[in-house]
Amino acid sequence: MQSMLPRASIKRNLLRVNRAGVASVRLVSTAFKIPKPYNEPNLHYEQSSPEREKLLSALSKLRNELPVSVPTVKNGVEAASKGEMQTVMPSETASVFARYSPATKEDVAAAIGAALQAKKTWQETTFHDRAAIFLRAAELVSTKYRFELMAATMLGQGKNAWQAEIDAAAELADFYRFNVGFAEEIYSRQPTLNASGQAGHTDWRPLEGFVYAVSPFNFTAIGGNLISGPALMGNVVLWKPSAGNVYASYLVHKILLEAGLPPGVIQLVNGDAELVTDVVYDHPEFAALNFTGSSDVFRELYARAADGVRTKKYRDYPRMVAETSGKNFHLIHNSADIPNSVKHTIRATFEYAGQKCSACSRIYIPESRASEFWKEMKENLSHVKVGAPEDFSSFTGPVINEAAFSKITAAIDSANKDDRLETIAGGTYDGSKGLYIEPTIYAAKTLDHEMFDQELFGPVLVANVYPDAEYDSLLTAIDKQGGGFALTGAIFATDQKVIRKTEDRLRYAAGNFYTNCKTTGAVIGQQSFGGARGSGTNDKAGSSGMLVRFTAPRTLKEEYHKLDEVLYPSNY
Ligand SMILES: NC(=O)c1ccc[n+]([C@@H]2O[C@H](COP(=O)([O-])OP(=O)(O)OC[C@H]3O[C@@H](n4cnc5c(N)ncnc54)[C@H](O)[C@@H]3O)[C@@H](O)[C@H]2O)c1
Ligand SMILES: N[C@@H](CCC=O)C(=O)O
Repeated sequence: MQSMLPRASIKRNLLRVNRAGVASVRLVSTAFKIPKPYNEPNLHYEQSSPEREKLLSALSKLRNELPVSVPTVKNGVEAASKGEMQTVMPSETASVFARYSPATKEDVAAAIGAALQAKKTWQETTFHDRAAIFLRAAELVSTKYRFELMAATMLGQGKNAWQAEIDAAAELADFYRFNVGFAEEIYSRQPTLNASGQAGHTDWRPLEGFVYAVSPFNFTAIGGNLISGPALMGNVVLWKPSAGNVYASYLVHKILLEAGLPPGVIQLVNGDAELVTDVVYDHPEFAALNFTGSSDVFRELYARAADGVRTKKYRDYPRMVAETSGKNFHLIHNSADIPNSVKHTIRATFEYAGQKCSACSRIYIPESRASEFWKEMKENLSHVKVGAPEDFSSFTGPVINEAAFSKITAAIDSANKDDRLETIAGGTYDGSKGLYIEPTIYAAKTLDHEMFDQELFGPVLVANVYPDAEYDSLLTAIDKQGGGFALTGAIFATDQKVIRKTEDRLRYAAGNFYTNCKTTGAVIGQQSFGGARGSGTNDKAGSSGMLVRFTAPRTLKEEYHKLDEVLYPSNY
């Protein structure tokens, strides 16, 4: 097992305790190396495995506690929730999952004030000490809290065991470990040239003001990253998680506090997104938005920030950092291995009921291989079970809430009546107990069907069967359609020239492009994640690119020589 703390080669240090109670270390020797980041090894939850037993017991414990009462946390101090708001289990809508209290405008203003107060000492805390907190949090996630976090994600967000493992256990721990490595690399970016008699360096300052983090329902780890990246770089953060994962987000925050994060640094507020945003956007010290969610919400938040910039409301130009929607594609070439491409397509489209921003939702299949593709698809889909996450044999779970269910099922109802579409699979749903939608595939007769442009965020795939000879013009169509999004895409082919051509022609069609591999499942440290065009600012979650957006670098130069005169030789 790796050490929890960075291997510091600190010869001597002076320890002082600041007002927030944080031990900050004034390093006399600043030489230290952080541990090499590594991906959290996945557990697989096979029948009778010890991890399955532990997860089952965490699930049963959480079930017995339902509905959970999520405390309100103010400056690190928990207060019992009055339970004015509630969420239900997506797999069992009659069961209330969590109750919580919404923040008032005064609460939000107080949280921002407390964060700015904490900033004074947090930004002076050495990188070594900040890093240690997140590395410690990674250990808490992967050990003490692993099954509790997973159970919260399974019952609250409707993920099955594997989906919860790769999100709430592995990806969250990975973000904490790898971000520390990315930050160390940023701090090491220093001028490589100094003229004789001069020295310079770059001071990677945190932003002035506070960061506003707004996270989506679908990944427990994403919220954890949106807050911890900026905080690691010395910023303070106001966090508004999604109503869809209030409890898992509370646990993430609790873990960071237990790992030693000073209470003021990340302030968690729940409740009405617009109310919270109004207070944030009125504050002169609003320094950055770190958003993951749908493109339409981001467009609104971007435009509102621009208004504030125009009226000189803010001290700085607030940074806009966002990862948003997608209409991601699988492109099957006639040289593809069909069984492989089908298996990847099922995973990419129907895992977690298609509720990953990276989920495949449009596919292009060559005419010459179409019947083979559909035969293979139907055979493989016959093993895919739709059901509750607690049933380990379920592959596809419920969608998150009634609003999502209504949106997706309305699209299905309309598609079922649309004579431009042929139903290949599914097209049915059942909301009587949980919010279940059968894996659904439509084949569109023409490429101009609007389904190629809509992000439904559910288990629905639209296909086009193209004449093999029209591959080149298809590439142009794929690049153009997809609702203006450009998040993920994949080519399935064995012809290397085709792979090369496709990668080149679709250079801007996806921020994450995969060959013979599904569009989902980027691993931190291996595939940084994010798209451009309508899919976000493409700063790449899981990279130094994201962290650097939360710095305001200062360039310093010192001269050791004195000036002998004012005039230059050319003045004579
Ligand atoms: N690109 C990525 O990395 C990525 C990752 C996950 C999810 N997503 C996208 O997120 C969406 C699904 O997540 P979601 O349903 O939680 O998204 P959403 O946009 O509905 O909500 C995201 C967050 O924004 C808040 N919000 C909603 N309306 C707001 C408003 N008017 N003002 C301020 N905040 C507001 C929500 O409360 C939530 O915290 C999909 O579009 C998906 O593609 C993208
Ligand atoms: N990073 C994840 C998607 C996150 C969005 O929901 C993936 O690559 O599948």
